[in-house]
Amino acid sequence: MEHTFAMIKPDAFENADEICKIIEGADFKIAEKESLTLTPAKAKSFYGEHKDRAFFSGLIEFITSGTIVAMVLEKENAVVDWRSLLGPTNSKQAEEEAPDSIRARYGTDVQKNAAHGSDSPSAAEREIKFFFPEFDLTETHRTSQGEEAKEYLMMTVVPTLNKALTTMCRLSPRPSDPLQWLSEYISTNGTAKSQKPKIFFVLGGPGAGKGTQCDKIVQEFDYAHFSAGDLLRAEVNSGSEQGAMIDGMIKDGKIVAGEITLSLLRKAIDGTDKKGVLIDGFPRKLDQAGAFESQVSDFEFVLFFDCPEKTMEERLLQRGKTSGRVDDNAESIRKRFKTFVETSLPVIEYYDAKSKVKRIDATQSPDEVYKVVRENFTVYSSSNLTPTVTSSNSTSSTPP
Ligand SMILES: Nc1ncnc2c1ncn2[C@@H]1O[C@H](COP(=O)(O)OP(=O)(O)O)[C@@H](O)[C@H]1O
Ligand SMILES: Nc1ccn([C@@H]2O[C@H](COP(=O)(O)OP(=O)(O)O)[C@@H](O)[C@H]2O)c(=O)n1
Repeated sequence: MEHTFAMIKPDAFENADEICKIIEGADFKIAEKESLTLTPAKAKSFYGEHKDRAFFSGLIEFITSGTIVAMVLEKENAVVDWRSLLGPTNSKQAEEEAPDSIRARYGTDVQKNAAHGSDSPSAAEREIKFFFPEFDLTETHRTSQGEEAKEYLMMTVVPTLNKALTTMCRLSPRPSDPLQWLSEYISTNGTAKSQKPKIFFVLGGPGAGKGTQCDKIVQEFDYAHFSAGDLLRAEVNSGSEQGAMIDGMIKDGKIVAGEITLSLLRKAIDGTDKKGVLIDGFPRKLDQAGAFESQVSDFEFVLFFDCPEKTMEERLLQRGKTSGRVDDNAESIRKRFKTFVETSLPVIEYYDAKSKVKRIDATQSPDEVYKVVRENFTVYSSSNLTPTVTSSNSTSSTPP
């Protein structure tokens, strides 16, 4: 329940009973009421904030010219509702705009305007204390604390909760344990933006040199590097139930279901305290792109290594001599290229259309390629990883 201060001025004193009936008829409780005549000193103190205004002396003369009624009104939203019942300050304007208002009915002009009401909760508190120093404002404080708490929640957790609930409801299928999903979402997205690592996607065909360049970035910038392929291979080696299925998909160059890769990546990202994270070889399918952004994090840009198949094939066959990978052989390589063109290139096109792609010519030597790559990261200040330069350079971000 809120309280406000009301005053029936000398020009409307003869209508005071009628005005009080209107007040009570509008669901206000009159918690305190006192008729009195203000001394000039008390009037000057009450209207102190207007002391330098031209109308001040006229106002003091008017307000001390007869009896006034000072009241404390009680109601939900008392301050605003009482102002609304009063109508515009100038009774002439009130007659035009709010003919039923108290000022329209009982006032004459801007000075003789029948009644006064506090214009804010803090003014109400000050004015009530002025006329009724003993009045207990605990209830009003409780209300304003409630308002403050509401505002605090609106400014802090409500936006994140809204986003989380909207995201959750859009998922198909929806999580079987919504509260657990929500808690994971909040632990990933709910902290201050500055504490979350910046995410960089690193994409390119098989053998384009993603891993090689990521190693160099990690060395210079101290980022974390998570390769989707490595995480999947680790899952195979762990002997988990889904490991055998993943092994078969890798041999065939097929893309493993996004939920599996996404949950491995999420776990890896959650476990890092680095300020920058390179996600290598993900998203490799359009639905993975959307899922990552809605469920894990937004990202800075896609570093795309552009390399002809012939070059990639030579590199992979060379790598296959020592890598021990089940897919670095001619037959698997052919399948991987096909998957890349049909399934992964559309991801690049999708991000290109959003101007998120930094395209790198990956045919040069590793060191030459890195000279261009590193320029995309030096613009992030080392302290907070906020880009300090926003324009892209022509060698690294030209659209196809
Ligand atoms: N710019 C390059 N020039 C020549 N060989 C490269 C270059 N970048 C990487 N390689 C070699 O090619 C193979 C594939 O590189 P890698 O970084 O593993 O590719 P990806 O992670 O894209 O599959 C590796 O044997 C690597 O040493
Ligand atoms: N997002 C991803 C990344 C890799 N993979 C699988 O892991 C294999 C190896 O990926 P990788 O990134 O280690 O290797 P490259 O093919 O890039 O050389 C792919 O051919 C896919 O079978 C996947 O299914 N989904």
